[in-house]
Amino acid sequence: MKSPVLITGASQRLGLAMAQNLLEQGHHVVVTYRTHRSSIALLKDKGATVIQADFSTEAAIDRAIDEIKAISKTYRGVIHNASDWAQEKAHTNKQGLMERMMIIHAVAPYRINLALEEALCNCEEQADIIHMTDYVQETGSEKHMAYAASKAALHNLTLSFAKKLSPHVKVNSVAPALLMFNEGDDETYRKKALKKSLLEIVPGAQEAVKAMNYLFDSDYITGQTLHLNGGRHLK
Ligand SMILES: NC(=O)C1=CN([C@@H]2O[C@H](COP(=O)(O)OP(=O)(O)OC[C@H]3O[C@@H](n4cnc5c(N)ncnc54)[C@H](OP(=O)(O)O)[C@@H]3O)[C@@H](O)[C@H]2O)C=CC1
Ligand SMILES: Nc1nc2c(c(=O)[nH]1)N=C([C@H](O)[C@@H](O)CO)CN2
Repeated sequence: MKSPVLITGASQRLGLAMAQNLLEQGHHVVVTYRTHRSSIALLKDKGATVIQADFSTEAAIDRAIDEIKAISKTYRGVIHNASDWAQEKAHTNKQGLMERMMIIHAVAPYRINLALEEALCNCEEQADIIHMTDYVQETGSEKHMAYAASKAALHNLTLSFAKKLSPHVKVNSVAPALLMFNEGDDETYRKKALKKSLLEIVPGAQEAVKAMNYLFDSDYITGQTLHLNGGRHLK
């Protein structure tokens, strides 16, 4: 069996779309999910290996690493997609908020990458790590400060792991801006959000799928950021 690709937080939206696409290409896919949804059963029916994992505690990350390592001695790729887009105004405990953002977006990817270093370097072909960061990794965010800081930390890990795991493993960030709305986004929010980019569209999950495949197919991109932001940085 081919070395698997691990995608974290793949029960919905971008992670689910990337997992489905890799399965359609014939990859062996390992996904983690926190909340069980019908999508997980669908992925399992298509041949994915599924792991329940909440990355908010050290013990849970330990358990997830043990399960991930037990599945295969080699890995073709790891996509750190799991994420909690938390706002400061929704959390009175700011210490807890920063700690939670950092453990999900930085500690878990850091520990999983270190645990899979040998598995990635021993893959029969060049391997990839993709960190799903965010446009705000470079700009910050007034409303999502701890979230933005943790995504900046994740991007910095891209640079460190690109150096540490070369030449056998390529490591890159994918930094989206608005790719998909959330169910609760009202018409006013949607109209305002569309105007934030030059292209004024919300492309959907397939934009992340295209970025993933571009990086997987590349021979010469590492330590980089693929910005998927519709020209927002020029507005
Ligand atoms: N969608 C967009 O427009 C943008 C996305 N991004 C980034 O792209 C990635 C994918 O985005 P999107 O699909 O919208 O992400 P989601 O908001 O749908 O989150 C992805 C998954 O992360 C999981 N998750 C949340 N908290 C935890 C936790 N403590 N432990 C384990 N899993 C957890 C959730 O699992 P469950 O549902 O099973 O509980 C969820 O399904 C994310 O990293 C995001 O930050 C960046 C900018 C824009
Ligand atoms: N985990 C998530 N992170 C982010 C999401 C999301 O839905 N889940 N959404 C965004 C927004 O689209 C933002 O980019 C709009 O400016 C950011 N991060």
